Amino acid sequence: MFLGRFIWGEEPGLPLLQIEGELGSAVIALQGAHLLSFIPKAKGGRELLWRSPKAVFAQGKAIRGGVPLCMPWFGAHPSGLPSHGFARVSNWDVLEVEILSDGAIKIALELADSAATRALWPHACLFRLEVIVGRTLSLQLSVENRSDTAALFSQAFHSYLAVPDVQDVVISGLGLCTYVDTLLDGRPRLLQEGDLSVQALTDRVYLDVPAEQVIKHSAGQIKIVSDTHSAIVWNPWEGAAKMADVGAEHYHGFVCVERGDVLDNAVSIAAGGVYRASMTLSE
Ligand SMILES: O=P(O)(O)OC[C@H]1O[C@H](O)[C@H](O)[C@@H](O)[C@@H]1O
Repeated sequence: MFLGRFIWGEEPGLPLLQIEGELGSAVIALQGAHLLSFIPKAKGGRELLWRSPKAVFAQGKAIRGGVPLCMPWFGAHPSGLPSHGFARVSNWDVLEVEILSDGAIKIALELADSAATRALWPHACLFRLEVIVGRTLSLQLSVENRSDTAALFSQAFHSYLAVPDVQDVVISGLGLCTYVDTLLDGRPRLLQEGDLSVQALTDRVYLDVPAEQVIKHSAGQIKIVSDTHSAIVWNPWEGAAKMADVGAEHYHGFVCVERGDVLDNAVSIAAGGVYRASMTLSE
C-alpha cells in the first residue's frame, strides 16, 4: 500500500519539502513554512495555488505565490519594519511528519523567537503550523506568547489562488460585509452588496466575514473555510508590470483571497496566552 513519499527538493538556495500522499500532494518551503503547491488527487488533480513563474527563491526574500504566512503583523508596519512581518522570511523547523488513519499526511513546523525576531517584535514566542495534506489542504496555526507582556498580533494566510483568468472569477461569501478599500483616499469603509468580481486593481480588507468563501472560475471552484474574522482580496492588475517577481503577463493567473485577523480583527495575545487560527482549501 502506498502511504506517502517525502522528498527534499531545492530551488536555488531554499530547501523545499515535497509531499506525495494518497489523497493529495503539496510542496512546502521551509522558509516561511510557506505552502507552494497543493493538488488534491480527486476531481482531476487541479493545482489550487498559484506560484509566480518569476518567483525569486532567495534567503530573506518573500516567495511570490502559494500561501505566505503574514505575521506578527499584516501589511506595512508603522515604524517601517518589513511588510507582512518576519515569519514568511524566517527559517522554520520540521518537527513531525505523520500519516493519519485516513491517509492524509500531517506535517508540523515551528519557529521560535530569536534575537533577530525579538529585535522586530519584543516577545518570546512559538509559532507552530500544522499542515494536513489530504483531499483538502488544512493549515492550523498557533502562536504562543511566552513573554510576560501582552502581544499585539495580526496575521493572514495570504493565499494566491490559481485561476484560469482573474476576470472570470466570482467570489461569494463576502456579501453584506464591511470592507476597507485601501486604494481610496481616506481608506473608506464600504458595504459589499453581493458577490465580488475583480475587474481592476483591487486591495480590500473585509471585516467580520462568514467562515466560508467560494471562488468560482471558468474551470471549477476553490472553497475557503476559516475560523478567522477578516478576508483580504488583492490583485495588482496592471501594477504587476512594476513587480519584478510577477510581471504584466501574469496577473491574470491568480486572485488572492486571504483569511486572517487584521485591522479591527487584530488581537492581543495575553502573556502566556495562545492565538489559534485555521484555514482549509478545497475544490
Ligand atoms: O508584496 P507583498 O509585501 O507580498 O504584498 C502583497 C500584497 O499583500 C496583501 O494582499 C496586501 O493587501 C497588498 O496591499 C499587498 O500589495
